[in-house]
Amino acid sequence: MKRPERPLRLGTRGSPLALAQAHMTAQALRDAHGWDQDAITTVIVQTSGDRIQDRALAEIGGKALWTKELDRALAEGEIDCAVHSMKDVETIRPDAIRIAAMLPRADVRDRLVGVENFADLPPQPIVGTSSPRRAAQVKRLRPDAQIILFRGNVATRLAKLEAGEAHATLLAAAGLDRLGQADIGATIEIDTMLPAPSQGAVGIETLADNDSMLGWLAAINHRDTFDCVMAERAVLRGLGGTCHSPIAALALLEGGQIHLRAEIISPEGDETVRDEARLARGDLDAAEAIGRGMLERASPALRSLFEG
Ligand SMILES: NCc1[nH]cc(CCC(=O)O)c1CC(=O)O
Repeated sequence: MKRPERPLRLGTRGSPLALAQAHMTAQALRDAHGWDQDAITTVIVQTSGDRIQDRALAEIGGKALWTKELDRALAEGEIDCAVHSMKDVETIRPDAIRIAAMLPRADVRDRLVGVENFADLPPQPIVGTSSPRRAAQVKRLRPDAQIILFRGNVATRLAKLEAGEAHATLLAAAGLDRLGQADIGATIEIDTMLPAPSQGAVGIETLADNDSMLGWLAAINHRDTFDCVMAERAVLRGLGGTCHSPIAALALLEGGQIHLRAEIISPEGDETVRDEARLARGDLDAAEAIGRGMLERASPALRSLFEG
């Protein structure tokens, strides 16, 4: 494979977690291709998701807030590839953009921060989160909980908790681990809280017609992660889900097959529709059908959260 003629520009958001993930990606590329330090430069692209901190993501335009500016930078040739938390990448991507690689997935679980477990929370506990999935899963476990909006990056949320704004919050183990804060919070098992689709996965996008970049990225793709995350994203497609929608999905490889689990939950946590299946790798139609099937079994009220 030919070497890059100039340093590759790797686009990323500027949050500490995004930067950590961009550095992991750059290191993986240099290791795979024997490139020196100067072969890759990091380009920080400000996103509106990072600028707007006071409203829920769902309210202000959804996941596009994280990707739009990076998409534009790719399209206009300002960067050669973009690094994302796959959890923040919209389900339907523009034709011109390709998810070219994923890094090996980190811990997929959530951590409870503030108390050791849900039973330790006081009556009518205040729990900070801006994720509809986590809010619904908390209400299912603790119907007496009051959910308040917690946005911002990991450090901001921990500071809010420290300031006494809530009794507890939930954060992805992957983010905490990658920020060197593996000691924070109590890990919640997936049977208690099934994680968000794509949680813990880092993906790298490039333009669909950028053959050399596609080739360089193919060398660092972790195929197991790629196939599992693509199956989870297919469930989202089947549901027509957005980040307004309380959806959890997790695919794990078992004996060469994909074991896919998914659930949708009403905001008050009083209705859960779940499904589970074993699929062949790459059978995205079957994964999508899991999403559609859950919708068919949901009450009209729950189903309405997935419309429009
Ligand atoms: N939406 C914010 C976001 N996007 C990715 C992560 C963590 C890393 C990951 O799940 O891959 C987080 C923070 C969190 O959920 O705690």
